[in-house]
Amino acid sequence: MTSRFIARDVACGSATGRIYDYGAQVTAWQPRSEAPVIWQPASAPLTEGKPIRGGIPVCFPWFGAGDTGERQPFHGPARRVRWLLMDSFLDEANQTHQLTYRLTPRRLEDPVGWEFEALLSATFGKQLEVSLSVTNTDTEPVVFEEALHTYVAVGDASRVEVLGLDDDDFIDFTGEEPTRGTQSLELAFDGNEVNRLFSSTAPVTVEDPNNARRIVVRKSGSANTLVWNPGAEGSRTRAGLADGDWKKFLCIVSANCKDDAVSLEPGQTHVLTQTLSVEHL
Ligand SMILES: O=P(O)(O)OC[C@H]1O[C@H](O)[C@H](O)[C@@H](O)[C@@H]1O
Repeated sequence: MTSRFIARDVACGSATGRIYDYGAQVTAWQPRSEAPVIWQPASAPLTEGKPIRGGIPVCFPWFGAGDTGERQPFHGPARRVRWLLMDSFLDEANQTHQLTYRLTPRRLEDPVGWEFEALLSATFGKQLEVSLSVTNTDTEPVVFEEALHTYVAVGDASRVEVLGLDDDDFIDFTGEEPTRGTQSLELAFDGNEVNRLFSSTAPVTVEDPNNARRIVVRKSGSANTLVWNPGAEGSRTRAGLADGDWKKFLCIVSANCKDDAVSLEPGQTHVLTQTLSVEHL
């Protein structure tokens, strides 16, 4: 049987990559002469109705369990349905390949209560730029959450440093109740879960000595950065992860959620853009 999980493979001179119609989810990006920058499990089962593990899941129109704390499915339905491929453009002069997807509520199984048009465009090249543009096509104002939940591949998470979040306010979700604080120490990836939502619009740098490189995540239209690593226990118990996987990635998530959810009047559009680049140490 032909798989209904259609993967679009990209090769544009400066990089290779892959994006699935399902979730409009980037699962690979590898600039020429670089090790993969986006992490995906070695064997990633693709299951109808379930999110794809790894890559860049698109969380929309809510993040986690949303504003009520009870919304299902977790991180919203957008990562569990096929988006419509609108355009695929190979720019040979600039060695980039851009794919654009569209999602409207009629592709969702359950109504979300408002009308929207979401466009996800991924431009593969020396950099990877992913942009989520949401227009309120409803007649009423709306408030929604969104995130590009990027799995950054690293040589050994316990040795990486995440820079750019010092002095930022955060909400930490690793305890039974969320706790608030201000970042003063370095984040440690020591096998315990890291799950911290920062108020930040700044770039984040992941210094990865094992791969002798730093990965820089820049963004616009995003008020929050969440850093997530499942830790040893989470690696063993979570769908799509295997024992020890926690050392191979950490998620740098460009988001607008909680107090920073997006409000749009009818006809208004909001754009969240995340750009990844690689520098050598
Ligand atoms: O396993 P998933 O549904 O993809 O969620 C993975 C993680 O996403 C975010 O980072 C949340 O803050 C975490 O609480 C959650 O565990």
